[in-house]
Amino acid sequence: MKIVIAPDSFKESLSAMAVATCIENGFSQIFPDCEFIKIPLADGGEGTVDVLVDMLKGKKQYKEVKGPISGNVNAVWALLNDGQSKTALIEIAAASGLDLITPEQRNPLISTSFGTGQIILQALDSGANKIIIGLGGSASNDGGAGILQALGGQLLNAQGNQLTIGGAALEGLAAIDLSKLDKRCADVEFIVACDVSNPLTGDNGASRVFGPQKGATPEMVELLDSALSHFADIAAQSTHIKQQKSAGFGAAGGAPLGLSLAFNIKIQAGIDMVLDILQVDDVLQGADLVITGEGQMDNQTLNGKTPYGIAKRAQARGIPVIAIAGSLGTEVEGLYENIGSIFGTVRSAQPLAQVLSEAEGNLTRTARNIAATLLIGNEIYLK
Ligand SMILES: Nc1ncnc2c1ncn2[C@@H]1O[C@H](COP(=O)(O)OP(=O)(O)O)[C@@H](O)[C@H]1O
Ligand SMILES: O=C(O)[C@H](O)COP(=O)(O)O
Repeated sequence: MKIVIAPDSFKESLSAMAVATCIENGFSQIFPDCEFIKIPLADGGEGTVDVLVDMLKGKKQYKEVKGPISGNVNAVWALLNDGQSKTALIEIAAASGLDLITPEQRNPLISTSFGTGQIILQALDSGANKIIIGLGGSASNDGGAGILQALGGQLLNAQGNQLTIGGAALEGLAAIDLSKLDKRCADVEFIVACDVSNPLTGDNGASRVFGPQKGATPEMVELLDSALSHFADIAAQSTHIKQQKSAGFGAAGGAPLGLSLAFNIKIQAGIDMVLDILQVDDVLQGADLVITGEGQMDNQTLNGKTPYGIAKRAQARGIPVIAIAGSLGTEVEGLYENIGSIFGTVRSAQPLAQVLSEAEGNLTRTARNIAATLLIGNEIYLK
């Protein structure tokens, strides 16, 4: 039996490789002779550089940049060795990620993507002529305003002064001046790999869907949604393109909007890009079962997250899929069409910190029990 184990990381508890290893350990207690193939995945969110860097023969780089709220962070990115083009692989979560701040610090009114812009500048300084940026897992909801400002773009208020950082300040935007934008931006091939397909604004937009997990209260959500909408209106005056409804523009707090003002961007589904680079379709050949998962599976998973992306590839080949999530959120039932059975791992009602600290044990036990159930099912069926 060939089992492909292809999960995302469990944010705040386990890397994608650690998740895959726990699942293998649990399954092999019941099926010791199975062939297990582990492929740690990411969808543009945190961990994207890690899962791709070896396959793309890249070299990790580090830069001290502005963090999402205050102070500096040492952010990782990678320079790839890919023949004629010099490609930089960046993820917004490394410099502007939610993981970089404590729950008490979360405040999307002031959190910024500025540090990610500083990484892009370093990539340009390193001679990159192609940039791939993974979007997802961000603390910011600033429409990529911080990135644009770091690259030299000016977001001006009615008095002609540069706006302060953060999503809330965008309400005061009166004009965008790109005359001081770094000239190298014009010549770069720029791929944006989004972890979700949500639009910029509205009911399914960045602020309403992802604002609360970044610390936004219902009032803050409405303010942020209207600020992004205003940013998009002013941006449309320079570009003549309305981006509010474009798929993927709601990723990473609307970062594609700021990026689209600096670069000629091409938007892709992050998970499809990762699956293609890792040649997952080849790995799936002859597989009997795919096991995937992420920290929490819920109605956001259907918006393009890892388990949904890999499940669609497996489904196309008639391979059954099981998912194991740290915990299960709302409307997980919507995934049954793509994923045959979905399991949470939590042992009992406990505080989140306790649950996260027991992640390995909970996941290994759950994987073992799923495997045992498959075996029991087989025995019953053959009777
Ligand atoms: N081991 C775990 N057990 C239970 N819940 C977890 C575990 N690991 C992560 N989570 C929960 O899942 C949430 C979302 O994680 P995940 O799905 O990995 O991130 P994303 O936002 O990128 O989809 C985390 O913030 C955490 O609350
Ligand atoms: O960063 C964001 O806002 C996303 O694109 C969705 O975030 P998540 O992957 O952290 O849920």
